[in-house]
Amino acid sequence: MAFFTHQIRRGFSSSIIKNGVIKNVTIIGGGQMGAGIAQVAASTGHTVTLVDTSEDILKKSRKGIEGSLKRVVKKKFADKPEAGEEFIQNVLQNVSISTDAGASVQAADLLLEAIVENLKVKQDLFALPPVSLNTSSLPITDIAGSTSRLDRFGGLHFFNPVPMMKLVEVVGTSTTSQETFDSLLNFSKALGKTPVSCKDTPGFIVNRLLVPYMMEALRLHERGHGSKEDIDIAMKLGAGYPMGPFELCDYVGLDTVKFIIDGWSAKDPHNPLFASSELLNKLVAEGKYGKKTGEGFYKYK
Ligand SMILES: CCCCCCCCCCCCC[C@H](O)CC(=O)SCCNC(=O)CCNC(=O)[C@H](O)C(C)(C)COP(=O)(O)OP(=O)(O)OC[C@H]1O[C@@H](n2cnc3c(N)ncnc32)[C@H](O)[C@@H]1OP(=O)(O)O
Ligand SMILES: NC(=O)c1ccc[n+]([C@@H]2O[C@H](COP(=O)([O-])OP(=O)(O)OC[C@H]3O[C@@H](n4cnc5c(N)ncnc54)[C@H](O)[C@@H]3O)[C@@H](O)[C@H]2O)c1
Repeated sequence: MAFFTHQIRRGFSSSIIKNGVIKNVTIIGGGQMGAGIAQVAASTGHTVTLVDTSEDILKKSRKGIEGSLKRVVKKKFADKPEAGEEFIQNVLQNVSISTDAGASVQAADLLLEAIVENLKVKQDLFALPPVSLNTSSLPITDIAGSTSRLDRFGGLHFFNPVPMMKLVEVVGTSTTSQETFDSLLNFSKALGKTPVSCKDTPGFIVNRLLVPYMMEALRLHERGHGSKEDIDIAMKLGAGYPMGPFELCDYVGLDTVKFIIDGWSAKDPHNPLFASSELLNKLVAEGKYGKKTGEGFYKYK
């Protein structure tokens, strides 16, 4: 259990607040989560700078945002396609892209991190000035160790797909000031999300409950007690989940899932729940990361 107090903090966005009222947001990491958060922030009138390691990745992020916005306006502006197109252009104008994290931080009220689920990489990033974190499983306090602004540091855990999922877990550490925590709560509400308050404990609320369930599904399948298809159907039709565990893993990204499990296993090596999975390791080694690469547990397209 000691592991858990350290562990489920992974998998969210770490954030640093520079100013109490958040208008300008810099998001580091333009992958699934960073692009989704950028879209929602820009759609709700925030100015966003999206930072990643290459122009190519950032162009892909913008294209992803545009595609997702098209799905949003199809419903929202069903009778007014021109207004829908105008909305898309206005939102895109609120998003600029950059490969220079240091420079992009200067004008930000909130620096929000949504990069790869790797403690060392996240810690290196937080050696920069003020940041918020989007880790799925890392203790935000561990990441915060590399910043000198501990009172302005907290966690925002968004859910995938960000434009559709209403929840944000707002995470305070023992050093997060009340002002910072309130700013993160208010920012989440300004995005149109419903925030819940969490302590910096492993998995916060959702992943503390979700990960053991997902791991049990994997073990059940590895024991030969159910095909992945049947397990997914069972959990959708029997438990009312929108996706089964294998579909959800493909959706999250098997690389991210492996980072989460390996990180937790390193902290609690004797916990059978986090023992490595040959099936998962094989898929990741083959570059089959799920929906984003066209194949994971299932094939896409
Ligand atoms: C088994 C192996 C185990 C291994 C171990 C596991 C380790 C643990 C892993 C933990 C991972 C944690 C990750 C993270 O920290 C926490 C998370 O984020 S967990 C993920 C939470 N998300 C979910 O649970 C998603 C569940 N799925 C859904 O809600 C829906 O399926 C969906 C994604 C919304 C899609 O809905 P569908 O009905 O299936 O499909 P449609 O395509 O018809 O979409 C419906 C509706 O939504 C609109 N839409 C969908 N996506 C977007 C988008 N990106 N942007 C904009 N709009 C979108 C779509 O247009 C439709 O609109 P409509 O037509 O209705 O107007
Ligand atoms: N995928 C999910 O369902 C999900 C849900 C909630 C939280 N999270 C968490 O959000 C974070 C991001 O996950 P994702 O799914 O968006 O991953 P992703 O792989 O889609 O995107 C990560 C992005 O970070 C970029 N990156 C890596 N190192 C960087 C650096 N030093 N500077 C700038 N950019 C860098 C990569 O180029 C990539 O574009 C992870 O911590 C993950 O655990 C993921």
